[in-house]
Amino acid sequence: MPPVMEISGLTKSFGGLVAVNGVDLVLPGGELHAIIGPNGAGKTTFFNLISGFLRADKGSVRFLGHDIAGLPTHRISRLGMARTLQVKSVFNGLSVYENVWIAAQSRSRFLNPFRPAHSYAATARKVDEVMERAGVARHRDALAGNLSYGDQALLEIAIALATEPRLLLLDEPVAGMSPEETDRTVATVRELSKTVDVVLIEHDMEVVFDIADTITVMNQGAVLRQGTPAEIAADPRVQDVYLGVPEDEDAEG
Ligand SMILES: Nc1ncnc2c1ncn2[C@@H]1O[C@H](COP(=O)(O)OP(=O)(O)OP(=O)(O)O)[C@@H](O)[C@H]1O
Repeated sequence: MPPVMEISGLTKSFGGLVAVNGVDLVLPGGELHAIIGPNGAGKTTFFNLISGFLRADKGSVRFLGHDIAGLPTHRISRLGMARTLQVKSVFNGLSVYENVWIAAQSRSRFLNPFRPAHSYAATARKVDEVMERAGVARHRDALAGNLSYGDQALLEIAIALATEPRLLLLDEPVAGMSPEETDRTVATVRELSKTVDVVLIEHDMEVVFDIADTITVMNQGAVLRQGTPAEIAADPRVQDVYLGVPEDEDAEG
């Protein structure tokens, strides 16, 4: 089995600014990987490059053994990569069930334009299963626009799961959530990561160190350090750029 993701030398500039600078990342599969780093470190640009929203200037991206650099988003999605965005994009006027149905159906219709009737039953089962896994089944008939912010975020995850991804990219999944919503989302993502590979960008360090198996720290477009949460927490360079130098050391300078 090829690694889920093999990224080498990924680079993207905007004018004179190198937003992503020679990033390497190998995800063997079976782990939850977090990407952290200060504002402007290049995390979102990195996600945009691997999911096809932006085209890289240099570097290679292999996903499940396929070379996907330069492919459009829909081709990458069909290969099994799904992504949620920071800005919620559910259909507010449709129910939770309908939102997930559309995503599930678009996948199966693409694969089989002459659908036999029983495939609708299969889609319905898939929608129920995905709502359950993402923790939104109890809101099945609610309008998406009436959900709390946290439940809308979980609905986004359900929509992503409905495309049957092998890899799920989550962009700040707990941003703007209450502590209770954060706890629920963390529990859901942890459970999901047992069956789908997950890469997330997250600013909430408590969440990252709680759920990540491995972490990439980015700074000024480049990889500063990759490792386990324990290795990252113990690295003085990471403490310097990201976690902050303790105040008493600061005072000495
Ligand atoms: N479309 C763009 N055009 C020009 N500059 C951009 C563009 N997108 C990002 N940048 C710049 O690239 C750098 C990296 O931005 P990016 O959004 O990837 O960082 P980030 O780590 O996701 O930050 P944050 O944590 O604040 O979301 C920043 O300096 C940003 O201003």
